[in-house]
Amino acid sequence: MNTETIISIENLTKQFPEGDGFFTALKDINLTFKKGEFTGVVGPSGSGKTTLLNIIGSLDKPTSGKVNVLGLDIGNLSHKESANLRNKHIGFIFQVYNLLPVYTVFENVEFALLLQSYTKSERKKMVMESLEWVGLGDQASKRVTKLSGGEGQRVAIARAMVKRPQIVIADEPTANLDAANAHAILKTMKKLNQELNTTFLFSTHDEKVMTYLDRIIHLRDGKLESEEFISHENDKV
Ligand SMILES: Nc1ncnc2c1ncn2[C@@H]1O[C@H](COP(=O)(O)OP(=O)(O)OP(=O)(O)O)[C@@H](O)[C@H]1O
Repeated sequence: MNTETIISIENLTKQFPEGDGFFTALKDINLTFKKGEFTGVVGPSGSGKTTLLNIIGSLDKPTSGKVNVLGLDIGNLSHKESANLRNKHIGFIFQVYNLLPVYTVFENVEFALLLQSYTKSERKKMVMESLEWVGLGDQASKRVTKLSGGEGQRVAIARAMVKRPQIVIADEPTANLDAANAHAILKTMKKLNQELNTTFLFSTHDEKVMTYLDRIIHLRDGKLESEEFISHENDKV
């Protein structure tokens, strides 16, 4: 088993300006993540889950402390270096799928590759492979407005996976899905995690998500409350 550490967080504190002072959203967090983890950050609303994932995803910066992602010091990256890290190595899945409504399934996934120097035929191969991964290989030419909610989130997963990122950050990915679609999406993500060794980090309130996780990190009031590692050895496949 590969146990390479790809994210390390030391004494991370994040404050946002509030009134004349500031609000502490994360306080003195220490964590490491290894390649291939399937981990959830869990906690009440406002506990700092999204703030933590945004900093790991290089969408925001620490106020103090060190966050290292794939060998890069997030706090010291330029705007361009952050964008480069996200474009090449990090896929994002959100509660709202953020698909472009006038485009097809294929075009929505291809969009994630346009900033990089792939040829048209390379893009086609990558997009189709990604759509196959999520079970939408036969829907490539469909307009995304014609999709169900579950299918829409599958397109969002394909879009996050198409550049074969090392890390996928999924912020409440099942929040808008019914139980059957949530389970289907989670199984798809778990399969990608196992087959491609992609590291998945979730934020969630959803009990259904928790049953799939290998590790759960509990945040409360911006502090790391506890964490648990879950063995699925006896689970039915
Ligand atoms: N840009 C910002 N400016 C000011 N305060 C912010 C900002 N972003 C987050 N916060 C505050 O930081 C705290 C943590 O927010 P965060 O979104 O990380 O929590 P969360 O655990 O993801 O919550 P939820 O489950 O509701 O999404 C909240 O009190 C929030 O209001």
